[in-house]
Amino acid sequence: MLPAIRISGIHKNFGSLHALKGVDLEVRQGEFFALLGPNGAGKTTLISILAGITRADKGVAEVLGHDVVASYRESRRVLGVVPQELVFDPFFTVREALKFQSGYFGLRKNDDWIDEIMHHLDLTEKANVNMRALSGGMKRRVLVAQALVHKPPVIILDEPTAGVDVELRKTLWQFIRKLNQDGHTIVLTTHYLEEAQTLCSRIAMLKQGEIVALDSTQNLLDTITDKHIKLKLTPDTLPLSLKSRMCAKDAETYTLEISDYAELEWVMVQLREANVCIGDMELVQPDLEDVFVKIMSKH
Ligand SMILES: Nc1ncnc2c1ncn2[C@@H]1O[C@H](COP(=O)(O)OP(=O)(O)OP(=O)(O)O)[C@@H](O)[C@H]1O
Repeated sequence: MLPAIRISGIHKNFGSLHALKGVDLEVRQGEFFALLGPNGAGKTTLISILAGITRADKGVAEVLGHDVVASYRESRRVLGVVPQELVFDPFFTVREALKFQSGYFGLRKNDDWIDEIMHHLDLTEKANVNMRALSGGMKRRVLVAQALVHKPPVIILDEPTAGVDVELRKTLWQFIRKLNQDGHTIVLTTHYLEEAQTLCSRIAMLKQGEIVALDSTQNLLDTITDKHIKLKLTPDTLPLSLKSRMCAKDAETYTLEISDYAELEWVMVQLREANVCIGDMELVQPDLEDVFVKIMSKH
């Protein structure tokens, strides 16, 4: 089966800045994939290259086998991109904006689909409202709707939940999940790592224009072997012998790092010998944020 996205040896320079340094990446059809990285890592540049907005200096990028330069129209037709920036025409109503976007793809009789998208994104009531009168969150919903008017099999969302309230996040993810279940490939960039952990089955991490990790979400989580325990102590003092294990302290909770659960027994002994009692204890499962911090600090 053709990959949904194939990126091979992509380089991009902005003047003296080498923003993408030979990126190779394949996203399979039907995947829910996350592209993560700190600010300035090159995520948006990579997406712009796929969308044909930016030209790579070197390398190949394809969407469902269509080269984004040589077969621009075909590649654009199978791709829907939700951009990070809120760009919109203030003179259109929501429905007009969606109809205009449909026209761009040569679609005329897709009102049923437009109604369905607006329904799923809770936009129906705003259909005849002018774009300039919408709140930021509402405009973001329209951007998502615009990316979907031509039912693209591959959908890229560049930080779709930045500055968005909890309610919209829920609505949005429900809809995107449904699209994924219906067979659409989803690629997502986000700084909300818990969203990527819950939604995505595979993750690539980009740092300074290079892929520094690429694996299934579970394999990435499994790379964190150290365990964390949170302790509330009475009196509120950590014995000296445990100080080297402390990795965080907030209010009256100490977070300690242990290499395996057998070490818990040793921690108990240290507390008993110092006459310190446990008020509360919690085992903390590693999450994607731990993985992200570890990978980014390594490279
Ligand atoms: N048009 C441009 N001209 C000059 N430099 C640019 C341009 N676009 C991006 N850059 C630079 O390229 C690098 C990668 O930027 P990019 O926007 O792709 O990062 P990002 O991973 O999407 O970041 P963020 O998470 O902040 O959105 C940054 O150093 C950025 O300043």
